[in-house]
Amino acid sequence: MSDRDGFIWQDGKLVPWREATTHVLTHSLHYGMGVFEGVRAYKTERGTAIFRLKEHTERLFRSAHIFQMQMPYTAEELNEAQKEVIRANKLESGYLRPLAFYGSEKMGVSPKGAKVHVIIAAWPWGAYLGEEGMQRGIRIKTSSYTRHHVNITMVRAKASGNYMNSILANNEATTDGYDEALLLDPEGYACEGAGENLFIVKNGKLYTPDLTACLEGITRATVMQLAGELGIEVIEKRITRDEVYCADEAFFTGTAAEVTPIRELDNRQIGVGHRGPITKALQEKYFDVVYGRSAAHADWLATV
Ligand SMILES: Cc1[nH+]cc(COP(=O)(O)O)c(CN[C@@H](CCC(=O)O)C(=O)O)c1O
Repeated sequence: MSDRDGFIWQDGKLVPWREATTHVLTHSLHYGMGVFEGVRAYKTERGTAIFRLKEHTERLFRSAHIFQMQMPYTAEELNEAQKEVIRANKLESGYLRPLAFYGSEKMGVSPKGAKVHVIIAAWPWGAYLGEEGMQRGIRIKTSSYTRHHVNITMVRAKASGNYMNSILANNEATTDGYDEALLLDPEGYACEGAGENLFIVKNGKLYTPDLTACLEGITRATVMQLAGELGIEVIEKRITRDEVYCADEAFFTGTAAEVTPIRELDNRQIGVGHRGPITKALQEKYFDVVYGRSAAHADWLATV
């Protein structure tokens, strides 16, 4: 990812991609306290637009607040910077990665005295879990690793260090031939994927785990609202892994994953074994919204 043309916004300035570096004694590199976002820009009929930029930046600031990281820029400055990065890299669509991290000004567990740095990169990123998966559905496996307990780390924050748990889970699942992992919460209920929120469909109703231990997904919130607009009842509840086995449909949501159908969990076929009708309807409505084909949510699109 480091050897490519383009520009990265680093601490207030656009720098050539290859020159956007940091010292090996960067505090966050050693101790894992950084906060980040994943945001997508789409090519809409009215030009390139960033989807729910405001909500993503608000979450970035919430994550920093939770970890007492003093952000050196305002939300508005970072919103504008994200648009600038898309323009500078001439991207019609792409994936944005804002990251705030502690620099190399200080070593030792305490980051007190280290400076908070901010970078924003963007690159083209297609179907996160594969094009085939978007139609046919993916195969997932319940992880042997448990999702964070809410007082072991801060699950409301999208924090770099939290992703060691996701890496372990995703690595285990993909090594065993699956497309992604499903993590259970500390009490054994289905929680979320390594990088996605979970939904299941049963008897025409949509269910998703409550937010106790999972990331407060922006795509999750979007899909819940779109489902309501389609007249589909949405229920947040504790979901057991065998409720997923017996679901009529299941899918993951995420900025990168978008709406990805799940056809199998732990070698149990889910429903008819491919993308179900409600998943298809929600996927189509989601793409209508992000590509600007739906006037209903034009306010969710920040033109670049
Ligand atoms: C653990 C987790 N749960 C849920 C979500 C969905 O959140 P949202 O994007 O707000 O709907 C994500 C985003 N995962 C990001 C990281 C992907 C990556 O590999 O990096 C993403 O989708 O951008 C998670 O990382």
